[in-house]
Amino acid sequence: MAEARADAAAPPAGRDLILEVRELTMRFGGLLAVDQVSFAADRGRITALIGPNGAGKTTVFNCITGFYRPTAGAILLRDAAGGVAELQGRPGHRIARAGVARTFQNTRLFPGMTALENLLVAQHVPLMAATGFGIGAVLGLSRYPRAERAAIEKARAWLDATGLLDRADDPAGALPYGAQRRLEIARAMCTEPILLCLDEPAAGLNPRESEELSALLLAIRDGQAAGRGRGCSILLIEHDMGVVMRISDRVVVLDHGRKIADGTPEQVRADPKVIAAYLGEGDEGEEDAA
Ligand SMILES: Nc1ncnc2c1ncn2[C@@H]1O[C@H](COP(=O)(O)OP(=O)(O)OP(=O)(O)O)[C@@H](O)[C@H]1O
Repeated sequence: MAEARADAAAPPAGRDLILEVRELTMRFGGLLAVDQVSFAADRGRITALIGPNGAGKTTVFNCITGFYRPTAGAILLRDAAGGVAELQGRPGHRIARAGVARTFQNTRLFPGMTALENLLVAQHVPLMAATGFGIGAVLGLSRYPRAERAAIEKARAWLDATGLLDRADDPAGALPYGAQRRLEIARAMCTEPILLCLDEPAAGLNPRESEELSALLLAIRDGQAAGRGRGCSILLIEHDMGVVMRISDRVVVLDHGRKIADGTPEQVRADPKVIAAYLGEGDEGEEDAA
């Protein structure tokens, strides 16, 4: 990873950070959606970003993943070897290449393609590279067949990990909602990210599906899913407090565009500012957390 800057080099002592968001600000005309928000995500951990509706969570996500160019602030991605990439203002495809994958509040699968094909499309970069971007194929040097076999193997491993192997040949659009959400996670994981960003992965799931999702995310964190062997840091926006409190290592709370709390699930749950922010929200998920 390149583009380290001297003032970006020093992480806070005692934490192995994968992501640092520093004084992030995002304005939409006269609306200050995110106001000097700073937080960090630890490597190999699950960090949840929570807050009432309109708090600015998705806007922070969109800045991290390159959908928005922030008005001000820095977003630093640190690889395990100590390299630092500044993400702010970079286009989404370069952020993806740096190792950040994301899912969306509303699934964005290719509905007419099969589940397996959706996972192969996610691997188009290594597959194209294996053809020598076409030139190798013309010269008969293509490593494509081997790369294609590896891509199919990886896709099938993630279909298995997400309980979708028996639906591999079904069109993604024909899958039940919960299965589509899992397929989105599988698709993101097929890009081999170092940071997986999930926007409300439990939205619309029933309690059993939420339990399964929690188990899947813990397995991804710990490198136990799909035989990956190495863990993956996760940044999660989630309204389902049952899921958040069950699986998060750290919770960051936003309200009206500002950070109001940051700590362990237990610390955040007991924080009067957080309780006040959620009062009157009527979020049934809060009851799960009690
Ligand atoms: N593209 C945009 N243009 C103008 N305003 C926007 C845009 N995106 C978000 N906003 C505004 O920014 C504020 C924060 O929105 P955001 O979607 O980030 O909140 P959120 O915490 O993700 O909310 P929710 O939990 O409801 O998804 C809201 O007032 C929203 O209306």
